[in-house]
Amino acid sequence: MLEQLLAGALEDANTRRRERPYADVETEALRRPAPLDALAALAPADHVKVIAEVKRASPSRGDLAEIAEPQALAAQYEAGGASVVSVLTEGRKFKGSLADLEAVRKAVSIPVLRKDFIGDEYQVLEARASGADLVLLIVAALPQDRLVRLHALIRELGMTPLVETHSEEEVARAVDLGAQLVGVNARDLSTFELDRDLFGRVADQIPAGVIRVAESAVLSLSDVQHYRAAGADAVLVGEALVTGDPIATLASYTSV
Ligand SMILES: O=P(O)(O)OC[C@@H](O)[C@@H](O)c1c[nH]c2ccccc12
Repeated sequence: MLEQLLAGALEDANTRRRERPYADVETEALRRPAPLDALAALAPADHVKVIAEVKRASPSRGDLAEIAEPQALAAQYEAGGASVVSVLTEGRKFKGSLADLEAVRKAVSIPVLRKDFIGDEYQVLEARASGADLVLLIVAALPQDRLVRLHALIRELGMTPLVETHSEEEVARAVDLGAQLVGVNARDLSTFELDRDLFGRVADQIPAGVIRVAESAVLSLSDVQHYRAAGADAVLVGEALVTGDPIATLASYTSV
């Protein structure tokens, strides 16, 4: 499944590239005002930080919410106390787009993450050209040499890579990369199985000074408390926010 998602995302990027060549997107990316400092926004604090996700659907959960105006939802996230907004830009299974990212970027003053299946440089430039401050890199989807290259490019453009892992081996690869922001996804992107205890098993492997993010299946206050107790500096939340009351949910989560 992960391979298919990546292949689909790369195919869609190639289609866009025919309309908007690499050099044009690069020029646009370099013309943007500097990215916001995501590491500062997510720095460890006396409460857990929340990365709030704009998410319409997923292959494991199906349709979640219509979200006709992602910018309005993102503005609620910011008002509710989110530290970062994550925007799913994958179109096939998650029903997102780069237009969503651009609309959100205009509506909030906190950092914005491009959440997608990133496999080449063009997608990274697109992220910056659309105003992203952070870009997701999924360790399981990429060989280490490509991960190293994309991680470096994201940083050269002033953005922050969020390096997503789902095992001890993948955490080791993220640490090797010098990642400063490491996510542990409870969901296996190949089988969609959930393991909420994975974060607690690998958290100690992430060096001090690196920001630790627990991702997926945060559906209640007790899930947030569970991850906080295991050492999470931040949690990444989609479903609970798009299907519930985002302001009230954020108020409760950010009090942990
Ligand atoms: O809706 P949830 O269970 O709160 O999950 C959010 C987020 O962690 C999930 O959307 C996600 C984590 N890693 C990903 C990689 C690609 C697409 C989506 C994801």
